[in-house]
Amino acid sequence: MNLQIALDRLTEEECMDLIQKTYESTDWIEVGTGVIKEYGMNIIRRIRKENPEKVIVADMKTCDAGKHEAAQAFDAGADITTVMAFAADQTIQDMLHVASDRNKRIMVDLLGITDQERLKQLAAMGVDLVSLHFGKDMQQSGEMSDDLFSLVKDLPSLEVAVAGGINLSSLPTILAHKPDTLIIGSGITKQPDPKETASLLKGEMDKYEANNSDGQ
Ligand SMILES: O=C(CO)[C@H](O)[C@H](O)COP(=O)(O)O
Repeated sequence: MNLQIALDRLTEEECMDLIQKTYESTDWIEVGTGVIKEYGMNIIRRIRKENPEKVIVADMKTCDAGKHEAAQAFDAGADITTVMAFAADQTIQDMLHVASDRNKRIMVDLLGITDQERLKQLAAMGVDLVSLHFGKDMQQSGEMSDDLFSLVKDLPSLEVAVAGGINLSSLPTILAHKPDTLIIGSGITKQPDPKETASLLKGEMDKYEANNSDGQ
């Protein structure tokens, strides 16, 4: 189970500082959408250069011009780039082609998707990585519900990430659904001690996995 730190609403130097502080506990580094809007591809290039071993997710949240935006993210050094599930099939297929040509990956962000039919269409297109997403603004008036996970039920070809206000107290509920990747932003980056918090989160994830392994 991967811990993906989401770097959102931060300056470039805060991003670099948080990456270093949480380095040992994180598996994937997400360059958040707002950070990309502020600093462009240059911040992805810098993170790649300074962290050659890490998986970098560019949260481009592409919704059109998929070929171009996927190439932008991969050329800058990202391993994975995101596209919105509501984007046209053509956009998603173009991005899958660009990714496959470079041995990279596309993560499809399910924000706003409520019908499992779209998930079946995505799987049929060859999508293999999706993120269940309870949005930042939705978090102002509620918390992620267990129902979100029903979207990916009985779709074993999909690797599942989950995002949206996850923190130490909500962690056990999320772990019970056995996602492949937990995407955590403010639950680490806005805490008084991000290093310690990331370490506690990763420790709980590892403990859960060890206690719930099927022995394979
Ligand atoms: O994609 C995002 C916002 O659109 C965030 O990266 C994601 O929601 C994780 O951040 P947080 O844990 O603070 O909700």
